[in-house]
Order: sequence, then structure tokens, then C-alpha cells
Amino acid sequence: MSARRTPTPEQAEIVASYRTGQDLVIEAGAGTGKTTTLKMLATATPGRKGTYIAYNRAIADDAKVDFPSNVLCSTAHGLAMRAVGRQYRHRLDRGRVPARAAARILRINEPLAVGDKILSPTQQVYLVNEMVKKFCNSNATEITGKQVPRKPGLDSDGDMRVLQAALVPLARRAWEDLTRRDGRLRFEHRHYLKIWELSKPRLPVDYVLLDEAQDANPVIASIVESQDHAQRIMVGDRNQAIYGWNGAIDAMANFKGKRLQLSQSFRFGEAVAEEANKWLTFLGADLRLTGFERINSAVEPIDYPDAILCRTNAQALTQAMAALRQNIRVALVGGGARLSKLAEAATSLKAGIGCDHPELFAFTSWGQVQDYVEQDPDAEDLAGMVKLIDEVGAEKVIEAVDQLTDERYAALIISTAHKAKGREWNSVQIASDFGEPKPNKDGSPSNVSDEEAMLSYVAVTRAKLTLDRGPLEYIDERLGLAVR
Ligand SMILES: Nc1ncnc2c1ncn2[C@@H]1O[C@H](COP(=O)(O)OP(=O)(O)OP(=O)(O)O)[C@@H](O)[C@H]1O
Repeated sequence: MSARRTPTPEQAEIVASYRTGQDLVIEAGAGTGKTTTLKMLATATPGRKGTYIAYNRAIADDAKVDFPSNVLCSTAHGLAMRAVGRQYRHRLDRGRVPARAAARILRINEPLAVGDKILSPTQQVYLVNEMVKKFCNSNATEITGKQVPRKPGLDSDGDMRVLQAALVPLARRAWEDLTRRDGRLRFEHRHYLKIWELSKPRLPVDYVLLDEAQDANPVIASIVESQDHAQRIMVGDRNQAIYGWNGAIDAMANFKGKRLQLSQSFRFGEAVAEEANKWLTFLGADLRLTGFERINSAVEPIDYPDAILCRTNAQALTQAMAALRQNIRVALVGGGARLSKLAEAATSLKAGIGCDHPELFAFTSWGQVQDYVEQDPDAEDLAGMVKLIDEVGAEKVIEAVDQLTDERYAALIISTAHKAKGREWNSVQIASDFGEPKPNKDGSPSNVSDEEAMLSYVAVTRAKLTLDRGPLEYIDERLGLAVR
């Protein structure tokens, strides 16, 4: 339990605004004591009941210890489990349903011709599962063609029309099974969350706090927004909205509430704050961070950082392999299972036996995958992995993943910036795959997208003491600052 803090002027203003009962949108910059501030609200009104909706279970568990008893701290899944999920517990406890069995349950008996490709019944099941997943993570009220995924090699207009006609009825059939207590398909946590949302739940509380609202699952945002009997408080940092590609939305963007800021960082000192502010300036944000005067941080090269942050998974694995060669105990945040699965898929595609990897199953040979990533500019992360597998061999990738250490025992942590969300380390090095986008054909500097700038902002703000910004130094030139 942390000690009582004297509120900063910003925190005091947030508490005063909260007391008026109006809806609030709190823009909380990196390391600005968000949880402490929300606790201040809860303790200011011991007679009011609230719910704090955390981004994940670990944060919810920490919050349970920290928040007073008038606030129920939970993930949205936890709330949904209490409300409706219990009825389905027996289904959750059941194991996986093999794709072939799911095909039988869904009565998919025939292969499906899509352009020059033939999708087997089990491949159709994979696509149906993705559609149901997408539906469950959205605020949609029914399954439509919108949920049909665009798959590498199966994404021409004609392909999409065929897929929609065939798959929408199947996905509806799957959802019908999933909403029944006696259904037979594999039942997952997202399913009871969606069932709960569709029931239009009303939380029996005076206020609702939604954390990490800038990257909200639309189904959760929809639940919070509909609690109009309660005071709704969205908290987050819109400059850290880095999961849009995965369907997350910024629930703060259009939400009407009094806008307030937390800009005093307690995580790092002025030097890191200054670096963060460059990206905020670049993004055109209103927010600017102030460093903590009690922390003396520095932006300088580091030989042995605690963490290295990469843009892509391929770079993260390349860094991990380099560390393993030096016998450094290294951990990859999120583990390496996805990478070794990709390497396994490469091996079976090279052997000409196809694969059931969710990203690659439209391909029948490794050559097709190589062609695809060369032609599609959106396949950057996959392209990096394909290149790495081609360079070092699938076996070496699998071997490296096997040698990774648990984070608790690691001397070095490697992460993508995406997976570093919410984390912090004393010393952080930015990897070489960050950096200025390739210049245009005429040699002029190309645009840096907001997405790229947000990811850079997230990356630099993970450092507490020392930041080695590496290639991100290009921001100085972009802002017309004197280059260090
Ligand atoms: N008014 C304050 N005075 C001094 N320290 C504070 C104050 N408010 C917060 N802090 C400190 O800031 C640190 C981070 O706070 P907190 O744990 O609330 O942040 P968080 O919610 O985990 O995440 P974030 O760092 O992203 O805001 C803690 O050590 C906390 O004690």
C-alpha cells in the first residue's frame, strides 16, 4: 500500500471536478500517477460506490489491494463472469474442440472454392472462429460481412464476396451454439463478455472508472458508455493508442465529459520528459510532461541496458539471438511461442505439406509467402519474420526461442514497444529497427505516421533513469532542433 500523497494541483482539480458528479475524461501522460489519482477520488467520497475497470487481471489484482472497499476493482471479464459467465463455467472448463469436430458441429462438409484456392472444412472453421472473435470484440449487435477477415492471398474483392456469402451463415450458427448452455463449440472468455454486453447490463454503482481508455476493446467501451445512470470517468493517454490495428478504439475521443490532464510524471526526470515531449509536439498533442525533480535521468548511449525495445518481432528475436550468443540470460516479453509456430509453419510449407498456421494457411508453399510479403506493404511484421527465417533458418529460430529465460531470471529483457505498454525499466535502449522511415523516391523525407510517433512516444517513456534513444534521434531534425 503506497503512502498518502499530497495531491498536485492537477490531482486536486480532478478530485474537485469529480465531486461535482459530471462525466470526466482524464488525459494521463506516461508515469503521471494515474492509479494514485483514481484512489484519491475513491477516498474523497467513501459513501459512493464505484467500479474500476482495469486493462488486465494483474492491474485489477494490484488495484484490489490499493483501492478502498467502496470500489469494486475488476477487469470487464471479471464483471461479466459474475453476471452471466457462471452459467457457462462448465463450458469453459471443457478442453479444446479440434477443428475437425467443430466442422462437424457447424455442418461444414464440403471444401469451399475461393478464386483459385480451395478451403478445407477445417480452414473454414478457422475463419469462422476469427469472425466470432471479431464480433465479440466489437459493439456490433449481429454478425455480418464486416467480420470476414482479410487473409493474405484471399483478399481480392471477388474472394471477399465468396467468403462473405459462405461464412456469415456459418458464423451465425457458431454464435447460436456459443450462446447456449448446452452448446458444443469451444467456449472462451470473450464469449460471455459479449453475451453480457448484448444483455445491456446496468452496473449498480455511482461511478465507473475505465482505465487505458485510449486503447479500449469496443465491447468494453460500449458497456461503460451505456452506464448513463452513473458518473463515467475515462482515463488514459490518447498518445499511447497503439492497438488500433488490433481493433482497439479510443473511447476518450468522442466521449463527452470534462477534460482534465495529468502531466507531472513521477516515473522519470526532466531529460526523459523532454524526449517524450518532442514526440508529443510532433503529434500535435495538448499534453506536455514535466519530469520528476527527484529523479535525475539522462538520455545517452547505454552498453548494458535493462531492456531493449524493438518495433518488430523479427528485430526482437534478432536481438535475443545476439544476447544468447553472448551467454546473456534473456527474456522476450510475451514469450516466443508465436515466433516458433511461424518457424514450424515455414518448415512444413517448405516441405510442401501445407500448414494450419492462422496467418499462413492460404499458402501452399513457402515461395508463395515470400512473394506475398514482398508485394504487400502492410505485411511488414510478417515480412521481417520471413526474412529472418530465410537468413538464419527455421530451426535456429525454434532453438533460440527454446533458450529464452523467464523474465524473473533474465539479465536482459527484450520487448516490442507494443508489448511494453504499461511497463517501465531503469535503463532502456531503443533498437535499430526504430528510426526514420525510408525517404521518398525523390530523396525528400517521408511522412512519419501518427501510429509511428505514438509507438516512439510509448517506447521512450518506458525509461526511468537512462534512455538510449538510438535511431529515434531523428526527431530532433524533424522538429528543427539543434542536433545533439
Ligand atoms: N501527488 C503525488 N506526490 C508524490 N508522488 C506521487 C503523487 N502521485 C503519484 N505519485 C507517485 O507516482 C508513482 C506512480 O504512481 P501510480 O502507481 O499511481 O502510477 P500508475 O497508475 O501505476 O501508472 P502511471 O505511472 O502510468 O501513471 C507512485 O510511486 C506514486 O506514489
